[in-house]
Amino acid sequence: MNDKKNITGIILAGGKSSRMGTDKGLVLFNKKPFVHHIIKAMTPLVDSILIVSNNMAYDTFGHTRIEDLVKNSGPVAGLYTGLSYSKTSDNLVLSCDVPFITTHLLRQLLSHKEEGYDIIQFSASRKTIPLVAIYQKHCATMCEKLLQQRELRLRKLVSSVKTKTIALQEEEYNIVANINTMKDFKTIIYATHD
Ligand SMILES: Nc1nc2c(ncn2[C@@H]2O[C@H](COP(=O)(O)OP(=O)(O)OP(=O)(O)O)[C@@H](O)[C@H]2O)c(=O)[nH]1
Repeated sequence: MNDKKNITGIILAGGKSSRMGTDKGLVLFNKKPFVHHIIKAMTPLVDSILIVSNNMAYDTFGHTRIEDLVKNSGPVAGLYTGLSYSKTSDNLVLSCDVPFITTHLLRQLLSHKEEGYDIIQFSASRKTIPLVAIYQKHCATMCEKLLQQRELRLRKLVSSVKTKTIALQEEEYNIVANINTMKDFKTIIYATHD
């Protein structure tokens, strides 16, 4: 089924990856970089993909790579860059550290996109997941304002606009697990993929 509907996919792949010690999006899962799995999950749902990263290694994935408009300022800056370049109102935004994400789950987010929210995100247990979410392009304006104030917390953006949070079922939590360390990675691999 071709269900592309004027949506841009944005992958945030900047940052320091200090806890991982190496660029997280390029860590291998099933012999492919995390970002490969994210691209694969997004592809059936979006018209084009933007990778926001200053690392040229991401050029090999066959999608447009753009560099942060504001350097060293965290995910809000990555989001600001992606939304500024995007040509569509709806944007499916993912971090580069969710290698278990599936098209099926992302479709759940998209099923709410006509409801008039600025952001639609998941939550797992009580933890919200603002980097597996849909953002309206106009959120770039709020990102810019926050960056000008040096307010770098993504949750500040999420709480400043009209946000819908979709609670996942417990059995879906691992699908959105974000991997910040090799220890996180090994724990989840042993729990779910062995
Ligand atoms: N483009 C862009 N993406 C970022 C930036 N900072 C973080 N990200 C992305 O946002 C997501 C969440 O980042 P974090 O895990 O909070 O931060 P990190 O700097 O990547 O990692 P740590 O140094 O371990 O905290 C990841 O997909 C990062 O690649 C940034 O400055 N620019």
